[in-house]
Amino acid sequence: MERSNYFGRVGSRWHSSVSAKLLCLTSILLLLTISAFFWVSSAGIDSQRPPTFQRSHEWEKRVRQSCLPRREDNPLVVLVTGAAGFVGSHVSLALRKRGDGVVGLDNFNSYYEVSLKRARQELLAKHSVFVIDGDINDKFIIESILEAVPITHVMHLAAQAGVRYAMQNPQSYIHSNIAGLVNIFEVCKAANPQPAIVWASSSSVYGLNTKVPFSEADRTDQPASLYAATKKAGEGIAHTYNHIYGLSITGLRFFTVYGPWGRPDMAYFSFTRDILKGNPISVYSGAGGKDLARDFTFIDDIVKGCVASLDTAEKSTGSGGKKTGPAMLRVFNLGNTSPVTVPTLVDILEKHLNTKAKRQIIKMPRNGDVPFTHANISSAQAQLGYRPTTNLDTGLKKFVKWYLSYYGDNTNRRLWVGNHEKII
Ligand SMILES: O=C(O)[C@H]1O[C@H](OP(=O)(O)OP(=O)(O)OC[C@H]2O[C@@H](n3ccc(=O)[nH]c3=O)[C@H](O)[C@@H]2O)[C@H](O)[C@@H](O)[C@H]1O
Repeated sequence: MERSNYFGRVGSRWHSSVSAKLLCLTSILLLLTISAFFWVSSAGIDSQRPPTFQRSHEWEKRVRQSCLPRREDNPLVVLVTGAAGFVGSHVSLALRKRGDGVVGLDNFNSYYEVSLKRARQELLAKHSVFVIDGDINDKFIIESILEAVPITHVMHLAAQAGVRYAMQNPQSYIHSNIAGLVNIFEVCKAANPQPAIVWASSSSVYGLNTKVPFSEADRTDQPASLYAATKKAGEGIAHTYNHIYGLSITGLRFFTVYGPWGRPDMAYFSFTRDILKGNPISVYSGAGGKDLARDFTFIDDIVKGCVASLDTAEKSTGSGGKKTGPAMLRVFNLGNTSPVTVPTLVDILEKHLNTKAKRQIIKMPRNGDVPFTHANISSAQAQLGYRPTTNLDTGLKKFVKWYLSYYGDNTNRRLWVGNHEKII
């Protein structure tokens, strides 16, 4: 009796301790699953990265081939992040065409049409540039690239772009523009040798600055959007990694870049689409009905600025995470120096599309926009030899030509592009 009571007591204690452990384990598992879910979906944008990245011999071979230079006079070997993006694809192509080694990285997220990113990837593949599906937050992939090939420079262009979207999905800006940037710096700082880094900041860091034209020495402590705030934070983070670890870092403040293979979320692109469809377009106006203006900068000029930044970047001075001397830290405006109003942008589009826009003039919403931008480019001129040569009329003519060849003249047409039929 006592024995059975004893076993009964032990049994029930055993049962309650097992149940407690099970409960604890289940809660931990549940918590892990929930955190994993939030981690994966925190950016709120689908990334089409394959879930299991294999660092196979085949993968390494493709990376090495892509990075094989085709010139002998000090070729660069560049990792371009955001290579399937607008600026990234153009820069990758320009580097490859002059004989540098290039490998790309892109997470192919769904912020805008993924098919356009895949088409850019195809274009790069035709020029022997391998674009890896991967996120800049994935340390293992970036370390694997740096271990597979002697990367001399990182052209870091992967970012969550767009000023107004930051109100809808703030986390995606933190994920890419802060956490992703830190991850790139972390891997580069630990590499031996450390690559030099050139990365995309933004004209939006000038925020509510009223002193024109904007020069690098002007205040940048009044960002008007979370996008701008993350780029400004990135500049601070760059300073830290340069100061502590000796990374050579160049930040480029791009001014509203436009052109062929551009970003569909930008005004010139969405206006073109809507004008051709016969849809109304919203043209924002500023305080007192004043037109908004941007220092629209053509992609070819931006590419020249990026390549010149890579060419003039000094080597990082650290080694395996330890700084051995002061390293280069630069910030440049890359703009066009001639702002154009948004209504004038629409006039030019109407001319090249030969179609009248249905304009709806509305007061600029409180969405992070700034009334105007205007770059002072004297620093970039002096140190990079940067001289923009394309005005908005010429640049938009080239954009419209590309747009019509890629999409056709309205969104319901089928069209042949290269070897592929696209349903538009
Ligand atoms: O230089 C930058 O740092 C940024 O440039 C770009 O931002 P923005 O200069 O805001 O370009 P973009 O959206 O084309 O709007 C252009 C104009 O059209 C106006 N605009 C816009 C939309 C609309 O429906 N109506 C309208 O009038 C609008 O008010 C604005 O006046 C990049 O997107 C950004 O990622 C970042 O790189």
